[in-house]
Amino acid sequence: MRIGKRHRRCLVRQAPVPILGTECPSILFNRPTFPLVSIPTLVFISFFSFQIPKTSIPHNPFKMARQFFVGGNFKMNGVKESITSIVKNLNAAKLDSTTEVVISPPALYLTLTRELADPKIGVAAQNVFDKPNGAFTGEISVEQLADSNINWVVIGHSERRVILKETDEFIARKTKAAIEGGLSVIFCIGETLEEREANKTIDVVTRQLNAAAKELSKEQWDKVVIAYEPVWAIGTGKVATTEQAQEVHAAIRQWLGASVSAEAQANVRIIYGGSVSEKNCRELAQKEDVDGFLVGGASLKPAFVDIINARI
Ligand SMILES: O=C(CO)COP(=O)(O)O
Repeated sequence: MRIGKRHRRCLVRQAPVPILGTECPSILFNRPTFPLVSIPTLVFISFFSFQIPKTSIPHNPFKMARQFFVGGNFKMNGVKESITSIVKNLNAAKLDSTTEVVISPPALYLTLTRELADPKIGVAAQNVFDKPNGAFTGEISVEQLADSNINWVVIGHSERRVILKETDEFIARKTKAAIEGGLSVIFCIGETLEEREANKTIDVVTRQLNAAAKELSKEQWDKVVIAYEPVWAIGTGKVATTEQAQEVHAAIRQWLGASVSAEAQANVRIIYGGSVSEKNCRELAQKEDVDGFLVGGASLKPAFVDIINARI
């Protein structure tokens, strides 16, 4: 794909990713690129902004309205003893009360986790089936999760897309079934390394999102948190740069506006996953369209608390 002048201005060094559509993210929010205020007002604003620590300056009012979200995906790790200890540590820790926290243990330990965890902490299954019941050996239904007080589910994780060959359509059907059954969904999308190197990042995430948009009504996006997890950054220690993450998140937000609704564009949370740690979370959390994280390996460690508290 040819990258126009406007793209080039908005692209950063290490992220040769085309932005969806023709405009840079700042233009997508209809924000002027320079303030339309008088000189004395500007002087006043700049004087006071020097007095306020940078971290407390809100990037934009929409971000303020979206509750920060941190998910812990335990994947196929842990047994009764270690999961009990992780949950008890979380219960005892001082967690940022403005952050929504959801942990996702393996299926066998969902009810144990729900019973042990502080009610403020949500619990998510790592998968669900798209059919309501019947002869589907090994699967778990939406109704069974809801009946066990499990209110969240992770759908479309790249490990299921890549290793278990789940298709965009199957993932979209599961998402619809989950939402119709009263669950909220952490909907995972992201490109492989080859796709990124072929400059296809936005094409891939758009294709994955379009499949879900075919199944969901505009209102049902209220129940979705989108997790952008570049496959090459998962479990590799290779975290996306803050610019790479922001760039794709901004494109996803633009897609929400164009393909779902203005409300979805303003309100749907877009979280980042892929080698998030206590070291890189603060910088990522500052980005305008990064509304939280989906954490794998570090969610099994005490460092998870620091990631939950990335903004304090
Ligand atoms: O896949 C992930 C969360 O769903 C990310 O895993 P890591 O944080 O271990 O890279």
